[in-house]
Amino acid sequence: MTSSFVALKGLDKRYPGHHAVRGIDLDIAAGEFVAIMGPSGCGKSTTLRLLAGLEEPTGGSIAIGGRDQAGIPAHLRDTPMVWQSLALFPFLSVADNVAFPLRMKRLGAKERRRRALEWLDRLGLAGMADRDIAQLSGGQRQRVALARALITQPSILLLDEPLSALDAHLRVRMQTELSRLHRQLGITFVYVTHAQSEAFALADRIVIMSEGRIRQVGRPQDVYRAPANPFVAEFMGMNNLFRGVCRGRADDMATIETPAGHYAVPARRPLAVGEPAAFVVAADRITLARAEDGPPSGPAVRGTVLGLEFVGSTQTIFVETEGGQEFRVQKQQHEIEALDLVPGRAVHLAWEPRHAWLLPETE
Ligand SMILES: Nc1ncnc2c1ncn2[C@@H]1O[C@H](COP(=O)(O)OP(=O)(O)OP(=O)(O)O)[C@@H](O)[C@H]1O
Repeated sequence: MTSSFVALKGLDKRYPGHHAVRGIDLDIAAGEFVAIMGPSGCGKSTTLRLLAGLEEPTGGSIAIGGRDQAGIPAHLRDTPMVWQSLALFPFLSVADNVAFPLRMKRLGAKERRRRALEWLDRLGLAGMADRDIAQLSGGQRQRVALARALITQPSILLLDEPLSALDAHLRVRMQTELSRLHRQLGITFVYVTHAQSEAFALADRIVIMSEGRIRQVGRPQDVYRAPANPFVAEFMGMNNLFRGVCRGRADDMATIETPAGHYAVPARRPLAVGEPAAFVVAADRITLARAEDGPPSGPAVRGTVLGLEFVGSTQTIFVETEGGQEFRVQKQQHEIEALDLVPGRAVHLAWEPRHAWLLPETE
């Protein structure tokens, strides 16, 4: 069991007319990098704002380092936050922006300046101390915001979509920077993001929220390969979801009847005949063959290519089955070259039964 540095217990937030966070429990270890993801409006930012003390919970508790945070105002917490709009002061120099939190702590001007220069240096902004904020690029401003958040040497840093205003190239560079900072400082990062790629690149664990609730917490690869429920499976994308009813059990396999056919699925949890069941097959686990070459061995579905989407060297192929279900298949360009896939072509989709993942929850 990980010892928890941040402990949310039954944390709840109701706004007039909206229940934004619905009794969530979450433990975060010291030094962990946790990313919170979920669709727009699911309560990610509210959770972060509750941690920062910018919102009061309407129920439950937050403890950080064993200390209950109830009643501690934001400026007295050890929880600085960096967000997309940065909230830098345009009328202060770069160094004064960075040193601002120390002024709040009543440190002398000399010491404030010394520490601000040190942090600017650490973040690759040496020599920019006396510039105006307006003279900086987006990436440089982001570093100023990080330096300002870190200058008080907090034990936790909260980040709300910090990179979403940056262009793609800069975003990747700042990701590397954040990862390096996290390693060097050894402090806890809680990071809210829409971008799966950021969460996967950075986080030790991912928290997936929907409608104010946590739907799954796990390492990125586990959430990706072993989603807990249909919501997470679809949110992660690139999963083909089947819903049906268990019609048979033998050894460690279950037979699931779905609108697309009957399929054998490893029964990784107790599942009785007649019980509803859902499983996924990841898009990159499916093989494709031309229909004229005959059905492959193992579970297979016949369908028609609807379209193709290129992402670098990877292609996503959309296939509609005769039963009207849409499949996604993900392949490397070189794997499918010989198939000459064009919209309208009849294909067989197949997968190994062991790659079907029975979802622990059906809703
Ligand atoms: N001050 C408020 N008063 C009323 N409702 C609010 C308030 N702040 C947030 N909400 C609502 O609470 C819900 C959760 O908001 P939150 O900002 O936490 O979502 P989010 O998951 O961060 O979304 P996004 O990804 O769009 O930023 C939303 O439906 C939002 O409209």
